[in-house]
Amino acid sequence: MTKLLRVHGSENSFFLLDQTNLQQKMTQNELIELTKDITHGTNELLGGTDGVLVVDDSTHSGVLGSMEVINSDGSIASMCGNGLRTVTRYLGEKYAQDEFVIETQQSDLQVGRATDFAPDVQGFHVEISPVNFELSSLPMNLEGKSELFNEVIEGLSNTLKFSAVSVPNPHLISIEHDENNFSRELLGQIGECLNGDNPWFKDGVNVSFGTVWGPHEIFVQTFERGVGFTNACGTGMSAASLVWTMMQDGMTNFGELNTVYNPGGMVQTRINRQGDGYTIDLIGNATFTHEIEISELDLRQHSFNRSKIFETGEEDTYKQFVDELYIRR
Ligand SMILES: N[C@H](CCC[C@H](N)C(=O)O)C(=O)O
Repeated sequence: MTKLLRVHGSENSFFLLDQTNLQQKMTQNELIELTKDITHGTNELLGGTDGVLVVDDSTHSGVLGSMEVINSDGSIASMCGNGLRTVTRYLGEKYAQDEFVIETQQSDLQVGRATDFAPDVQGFHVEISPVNFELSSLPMNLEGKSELFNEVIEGLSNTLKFSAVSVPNPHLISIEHDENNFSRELLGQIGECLNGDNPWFKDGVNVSFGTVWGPHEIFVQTFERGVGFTNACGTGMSAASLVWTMMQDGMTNFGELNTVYNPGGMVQTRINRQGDGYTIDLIGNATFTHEIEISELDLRQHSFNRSKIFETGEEDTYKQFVDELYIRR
């Protein structure tokens, strides 16, 4: 028997699979096919999720484990901020450690425990990096330009200004102080366009609208590459906080803690200048909603009718935390 977890960060949900619990590890193709099937396919499990997080050992010295991110469409992502917090909780509990390093596709990142947000809503911090504004790092094709910061993209929108950054997954960010300039419909149209056949992003891009609500407060909604709309995108909220801070509007600054609201709740971010670059601290919940006990054979066959599913009860406490969040605000 083995175990899957259903987890979320700000209601950006995933199934977490620890390869080290398997007698025989699943291949990349098996993992991709499993992901497409159980997140939104014929064997959609528990209403589906936004992707699968694959945990494994790491061969890197001083690293507790590794995380791979598979979007619900089966595409591989180089980073997942909300997912990394849930893997931090999982590995921290597995090895009884509070501060450690996790290997991700492009870098080994510092992670650990943070102050709890509420009783039974544990807090975790993760490093989001490397940060790169070179368009080739996304990749983005924009005639003759190597960077895009707070500018109109001809042919995409005549009014909205965008910034492009990889953290290291690709993000296109628009920051406004007047929420009337944004709509979910417009975000969806731009997200669909840039994740279909388009002249700018051949591999797609995560698109986020950030509305500044006040000093150190911003609301971020994201249309994710490989998924579509999600309740929250950890790297999207991190990238939006970075662009917002660099705009120097007087509402936030480097080294200062921001509260980032999203449709699934809230996280905190802090933008750090490091030499001539940046790192981002992302702090938020890591909620485990269900444990799924299943045989390895059934897992490989995507067959869940013999699996045992246990609710942890954490979802109720998380929802209470979110309700109180908006009351407090
Ligand atoms: N869809 C993203 C990966 C998941 C990122 C998001 N869920 C997060 O929390 O950062 C991509 O393809 O780059």
